[in-house]
Amino acid sequence: MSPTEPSTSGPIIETAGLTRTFTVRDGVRRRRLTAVDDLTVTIEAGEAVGYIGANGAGKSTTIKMLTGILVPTRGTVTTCGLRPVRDRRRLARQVGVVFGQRSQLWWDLPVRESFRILAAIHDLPGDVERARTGELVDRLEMAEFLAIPVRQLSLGQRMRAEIAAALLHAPRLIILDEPTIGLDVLSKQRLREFLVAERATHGTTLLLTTHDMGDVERLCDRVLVVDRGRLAYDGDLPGLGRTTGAERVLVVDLVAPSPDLTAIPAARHLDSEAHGLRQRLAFDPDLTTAAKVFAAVTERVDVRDFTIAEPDIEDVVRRLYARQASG
Ligand SMILES: Nc1ncnc2c1ncn2[C@@H]1O[C@H](COP(=O)(O)OP(=O)(O)OP(=O)(O)O)[C@@H](O)[C@H]1O
Repeated sequence: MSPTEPSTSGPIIETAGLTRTFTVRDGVRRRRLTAVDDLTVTIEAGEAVGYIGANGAGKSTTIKMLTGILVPTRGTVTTCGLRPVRDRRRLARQVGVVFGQRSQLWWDLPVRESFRILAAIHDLPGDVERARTGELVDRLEMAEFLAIPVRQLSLGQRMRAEIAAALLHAPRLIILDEPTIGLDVLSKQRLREFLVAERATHGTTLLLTTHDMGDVERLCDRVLVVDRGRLAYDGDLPGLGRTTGAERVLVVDLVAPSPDLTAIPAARHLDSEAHGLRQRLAFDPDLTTAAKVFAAVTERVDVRDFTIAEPDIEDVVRRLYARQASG
C-alpha cells in the first residue's frame, strides 16, 4: 500500500485533543466559544455509535471536523486513515453523510436521476451501479417513487432517498445526523431495520446523532455523550441508564376500570387515568424487564393495549450533567 492510500485497517475514526472554538459576538464584545473541547475518541471499524447531547453541545461541529468541512482549532483527527480537510475528496469515497438540512439530491429531477448522477460522480461501473441501486431500492422500498421529482416526496420518502444517495457507493463509514427525526413510527422502524441490515451485510461503521433513545437502543452498541463540547460518557446504553438512573415506563390500557396497580414487583405505579383504565408503571431496566412487568400486570387485570415509553434523551443527558455537576 502506498503511503497516500487510505488505510483499511485500524480505527475508522481517531481524534486526539480535538478542539474547535468560534468567536461570537456578545452585544458589542467578542468572546471565544469552545464548541468542541479536547475530544479524544477512537471508533473501530464495524462499531455503531450514538453521539448524543443537548442542543448546542457540539455534535454537528464534531461531525464537520470528522468529514473535513471544518478545520480544527487544535488537536488531530483521522477518518478512515485520512486527514479530513487535506484529503476531503478521497474521504468522500469512503464516507456517506446524511447531514441536517443539506440534501445530496436534485430537487427537480426524479429520484432515479439523482442516483445516476451520484453513481457517475463516484465512478461506479455500470454493473456495480445497477446491483447497488437495486439493493437499496429494494431494501428501502423506493420502487414506487423512483420516477417522482424529489421536491414532491413525503418526508419519509425523502429521508430514504437521502440515505440511499449517501450509501450508493457502499461507504465504510456512515454518518447520520438525526436520521429518524419527524418520521412516523412505521417509517422509523423501517429505516432502523434497513440500517441494521446494511451494517450486517456490509460491516459498515455507523455514527449517528439523535435525540431519539429508540434510535440508540435499536441501532447502537456504544454511546458517546457530549456536554458543552466535552465527552461526558463513553460506554454502552445500559451503562448510561445505570449512570443516570433513567427509568422506563410501561403504559397499559385495561379492558375494565381497575384500582391502582401498586403491587407489581420491581415497578412503581406513577399514575392512573379514566378510573384506572390507563395506568403508567415505571421500572428500572437493570432490575427487571418490560416483559416481566407486563406479565405481572396481566396476572392481575385484562390488558387491551400497551406501550413502553423510552426515556427522553434530553432527560438522560440532563441527569448525566446534573450528576457530573454534583461531583
Ligand atoms: N459557525 C459558528 N459560529 C459561531 N458559533 C458556532 C458556529 N457553529 C456552531 N457554533 C456554536 O457552537 C456550539 C455547538 O454547536 P453545534 O451545532 O455543534 O451543536 P449540536 O450539538 O450539533 O446542536 P444541535 O443538537 O442543536 O444540532 C453552539 O453553541 C453553537 O452556537
